[in-house]
Amino acid sequence: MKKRLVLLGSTGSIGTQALDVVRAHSDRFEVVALTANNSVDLLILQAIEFLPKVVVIANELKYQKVKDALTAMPIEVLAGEEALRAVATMPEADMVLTAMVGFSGLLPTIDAIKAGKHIALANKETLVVAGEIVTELARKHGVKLLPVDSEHSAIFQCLMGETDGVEKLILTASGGPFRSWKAEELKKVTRADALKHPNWCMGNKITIDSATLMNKGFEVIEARWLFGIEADRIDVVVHPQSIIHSMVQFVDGSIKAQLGIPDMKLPIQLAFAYPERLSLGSDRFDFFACGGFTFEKPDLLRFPCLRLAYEALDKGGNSSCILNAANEIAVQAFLEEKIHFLDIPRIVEQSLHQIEFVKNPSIDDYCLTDAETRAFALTCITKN
Ligand SMILES: NC(=O)C1=CN([C@@H]2O[C@H](COP(=O)(O)OP(=O)(O)OC[C@H]3O[C@@H](n4cnc5c(N)ncnc54)[C@H](OP(=O)(O)O)[C@@H]3O)[C@@H](O)[C@H]2O)C=CC1
Ligand SMILES: CC(=O)[C@@H](O)[C@H](O)COP(=O)(O)O
Ligand SMILES: [Mn+2]
Repeated sequence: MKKRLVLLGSTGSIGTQALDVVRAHSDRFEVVALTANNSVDLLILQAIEFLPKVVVIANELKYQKVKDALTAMPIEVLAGEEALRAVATMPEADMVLTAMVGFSGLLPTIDAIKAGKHIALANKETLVVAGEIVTELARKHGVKLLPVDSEHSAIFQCLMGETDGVEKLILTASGGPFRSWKAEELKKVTRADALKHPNWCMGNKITIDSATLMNKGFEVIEARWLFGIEADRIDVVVHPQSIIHSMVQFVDGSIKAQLGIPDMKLPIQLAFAYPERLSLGSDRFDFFACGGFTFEKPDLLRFPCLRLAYEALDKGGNSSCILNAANEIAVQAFLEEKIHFLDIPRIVEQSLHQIEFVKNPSIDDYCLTDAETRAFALTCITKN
């Protein structure tokens, strides 16, 4: 029987690559729901090709265009946030891919877990904001949280077969486009510079997060909750080639690594097919052509976002939620060229100081913290 998938965020970088995987393994997977925020034309094309039971366009203003285009098809068309949450729990689904961006992924993921759906987790912000609650919910409902993020998939693969005796996790980081830029030069970063990731082609938000190293900070938090390892046993090593996707060091000093050319289809299809491995027709890594691997320490002075993420994780409570919300607002403002690159960590740090600390937040508390932080971070932008 085919595995039935809900793809939340099917029009994005992860979503479209997930559909490549489905296309390549149509004997194994079928799509029962597709969702997008605004990308109407692509959503319609995807619906016509994959014939899901339901499509959801989150932006209700765009509903009619999708409805009109699919009127002759046996596809239900829905709109809005509630509809998006509803498809995350649909009885016809076995697994939900969370490929929406930012805080918007949190509530649908929680709904899906409560409905017993296995999760292919791309939306790392879910665990950044509420990792403790979400992983506990998954445990309680017997739901698998299968990592799609390349580093976490690498660690997951290193732990396939043995999970005991882990000394530490070693997350690799590309270092982003500004790895070798001097502090002074970072003052002159443009939007276009920051959107040029050296190794990965991804959505705009995560590409900026990679440039500030906030992405790596988020990944430390994500790893802490996914693998149940404290932050002092999660290291970050800059590896500019992005061939080693991450590593696990065991108590006898042995280090396991997962390697391969940068291609998100691998972690996506592993999450879909787990515990099986399926064929993937992309290029293979060539040891003789690669020109060598290098490693560096991350520079927390030039890239304070990584420090801020470690500090937020250490402080606990709603701190990582504040970190995420402030970052979302600051990154959006940077993309709109309203603030400078170096304003991103400044706004995040100011928000962490300003927003009230909540020691044991509920999901409702996280929603409040998210809204309060966004409002505060916006004032930091207008004052700029
Ligand atoms: N891209 C990558 O290689 C990797 C991504 N990730 C994570 O995966 C997630 C997705 O990233 P990526 O694919 O790059 O992002 P994209 O921006 O490319 O795609 C985001 C998707 O989510 C939809 N979306 C965005 N905001 C909302 C919203 N408020 N409500 C409903 N739908 C929404 C978008 O719809 P629309 O097209 O209509 O805007 C789009 O389908 C992120 O959390 C990212 O950190 C993790 C590792 C690697
Ligand atoms: C593909 C993926 O998983 C991204 O999160 C990637 O890791 C970004 O690279 P860096 O954050 O290391 O630049
Ligand atoms: Mn990653």
